[in-house]
Amino acid sequence: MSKVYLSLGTNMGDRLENLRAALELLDENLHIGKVSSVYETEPWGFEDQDRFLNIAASGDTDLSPEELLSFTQGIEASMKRVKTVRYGPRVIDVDILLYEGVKMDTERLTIPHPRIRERAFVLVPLMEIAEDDVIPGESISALLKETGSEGVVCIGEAPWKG
Ligand SMILES: Nc1ncnc2c1ncn2[C@@H]1O[C@H](COP(=O)(O)OP(=O)(O)OP(=O)(O)O)[C@@H](O)[C@H]1O
Ligand SMILES: Nc1nc2c(c(=O)[nH]1)N=C(CO)CN2
Repeated sequence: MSKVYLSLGTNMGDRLENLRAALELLDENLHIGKVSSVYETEPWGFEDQDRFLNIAASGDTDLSPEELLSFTQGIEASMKRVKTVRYGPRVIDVDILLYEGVKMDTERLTIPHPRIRERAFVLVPLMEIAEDDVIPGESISALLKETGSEGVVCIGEAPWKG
């Protein structure tokens, strides 16, 4: 089993339900461990869209990195994610942030996620469930000093964790 960290985001429809449903589907192949609080976040990369809800989650998996990507993309497809403009609105987005012991950069898959260092909407939830040095060669708190964390607001514990 390998430890992985994911970022989930949604800004269309019933956002909380989208996150809950995605986690339930992920649990089939990823033994979900920790799940962060839910954060309401200003859109990054394409500003003319609704605010997102974001969480980070950890899990253990026997899937290879490529199998895990196919699995997460299958979940996005099953939740009727429709591609719009880059960084645009979506029902659900599941990004693979980290995969234990893996550093790779292929056409399909880059791990650690290539934009993990510049996204407070990823770093703030991740910091809640992981060690500060979880990103190889980086400190989450130091990265957040660069990105700032304005526009990332905790709205509470995931309601389904009750
Ligand atoms: N670590 C990763 N996690 C998820 N997808 C990845 C990763 N590395 C590369 N990709 C590739 O990124 C492609 C685009 O993914 P997607 O359409 O979700 O981009 P996006 O979410 O809009 O932007 P971003 O990747 O910056 O979050 C996917 O088809 C996938 O092959
Ligand atoms: N706040 C926020 N902004 C985004 C998000 C996201 O999950 N949250 N996902 C994106 C797709 O890469 C682009 N922009």
